[in-house]
Amino acid sequence: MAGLAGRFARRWCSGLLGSPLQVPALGLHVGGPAMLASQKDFNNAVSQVKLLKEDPGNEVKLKLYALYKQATEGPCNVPKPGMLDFINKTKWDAWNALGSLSKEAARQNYVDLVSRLSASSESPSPEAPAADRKQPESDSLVVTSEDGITTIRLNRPAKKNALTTQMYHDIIAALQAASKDESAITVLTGSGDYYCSGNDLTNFTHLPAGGLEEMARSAAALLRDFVNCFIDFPKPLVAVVNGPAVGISVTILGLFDVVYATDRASFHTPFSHLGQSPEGCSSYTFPKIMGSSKAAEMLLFGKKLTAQEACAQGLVTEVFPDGTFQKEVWARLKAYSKLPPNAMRISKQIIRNREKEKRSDLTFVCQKIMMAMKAEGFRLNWTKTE
Ligand SMILES: CCCCCCC/C=C/C(=O)SCCNC(=O)CCNC(=O)[C@H](O)C(C)(C)COP(=O)(O)OP(=O)(O)OC[C@H]1O[C@@H](n2cnc3c(N)ncnc32)[C@H](O)[C@@H]1OP(=O)(O)O
Repeated sequence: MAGLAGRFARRWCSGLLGSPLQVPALGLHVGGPAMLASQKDFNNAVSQVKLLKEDPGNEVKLKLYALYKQATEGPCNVPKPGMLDFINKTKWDAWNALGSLSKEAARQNYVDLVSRLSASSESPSPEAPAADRKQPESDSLVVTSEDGITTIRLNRPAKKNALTTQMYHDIIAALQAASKDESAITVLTGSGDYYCSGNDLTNFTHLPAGGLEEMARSAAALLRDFVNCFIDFPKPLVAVVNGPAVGISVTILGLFDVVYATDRASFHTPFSHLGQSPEGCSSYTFPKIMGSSKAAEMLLFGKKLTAQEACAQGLVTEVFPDGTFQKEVWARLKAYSKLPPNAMRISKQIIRNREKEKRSDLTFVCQKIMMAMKAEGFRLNWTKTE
C-alpha cells in the first residue's frame, strides 16, 4: 500500500515541488512591496521544500507548483491540456489562475508559503489537514417540495452534474428527510443538458492523512450509506432522466421504482475503461432487469444504451420526446402524487422486501471497489465516455 501511495504522490509531485501561485485565501502576496524575496531566497525555498518532514498535501503542492511556474516562467503560456490529461490539466488550471501576477511577487509568495510550511512541520498545526476539512455547504443540490412531490435536483450543470463527495452526503440527507416529509413521491433529476456524469473524478485526487487505504475505506463507507438510502427508501422513487447518464447515476437506476427518460438520454457504465467495477447493486439489479448477457455488455464492456434501448431492456419505464419531456412527465407525476400515499408505501414495501436479502451484494461491491483500487494502482486517468 505504501508503494501505491508513493506512486500516487510521485505522479502529483513530478515537476511540482517548486512554483508560486497567488492564493488570496492563504494571504499571499499580490502587489509589489519594497522588500521582495531575492533569487537566492527563492532558490533556498526550492531546496527547503524537498526537506519538508511532512507531506503538505496535494492542494498545497499544487499551489507550490503554480507559484514556481509563475516565478520562473511568468504567466501561463502553454496550451491547456485536454480533459483526459487530468493531472496536467489540474496543474495548468492552478498556474493559469495566477493570471498576470509578476514573477517577483510569485517568488515572494513561494518563499512565504515555504516558510510557513517549514514552521508548521516543526510544530503540530492546530488546523485539520485540508483534505480532512468539511466541505462548505454548496448549492450543487437543490431540494424542493410541491404538489406532493419532493424533487432532489443535481445542480452542477457546468460539470455535467458530476457527484462530489459533498453531494453524496447531501443526497443521503435529502433522501432521509424526504422519507419523513409530507410528500407522496420523491424525484431525482438533473439541471441543464445532463442528468449526471457520475462520480466526480476529482473526488479521489486529495489523499487524506491516512493515505490511499483510508481514502478507499471512507469512499466505500460513503458509497454504502448512499446506496443503502436508495435501497431503504420507503416511498415511490422516480428518476426523471433529463439527459445523458453515466456511471453511478446509471447503476442506481435499478433501485428506483420508475425511470422516465428524454429521448436525448443515454446510459453509460464505463467501469472497465476506468479500471473500476460496477456498484449500486447493479451486479444484482441489471441481470434481473435485462438478463445476464445484456447486463454484461453494459457492465463489462461499457456498452452505451440509447434511451430507446434502455427502455426496451426494462431499465427505463418510458421515453418521451425531448420537446415535451418536462411537461408530460411532471403532469403525470402530479396525477400520481394524488394517489393514497400509504397504499403506495405499503405496495412498495411488498414489492421490494423480497429483494432486501440480496443486500450482501452491496458489501461485496464495497470490497470490490477497494480491491480494484489496489489492483489498478488507483488510476486517475479517466476515459472520455463518448
Ligand atoms: C466518494 C464516494 C465514491 C463513490 C464511487 C462510486 C463509483 C462511481 C463510479 C462512476 O460514476 S464511473 C463514471 C465516472 N464518470 C465518467 O467517467 C465521465 C467523465 N466525463 C466525460 O466522459 C465527459 O465529460 C462527458 C460526461 C461525456 C461530457 O463530455 P462533454 O464533451 O459534453 O463535456 P466536457 O467538456 O467533457 O465536460 C464539461 C465539464 O464537466 C467536467 N466533467 C464532466 N464529467 C465529470 C466527472 N465525472 N467528474 C469531474 N468533472 C467532470 C469536465 O471536466 C468539464 O470541466 P471543465 O473542463 O469545463 O472545467
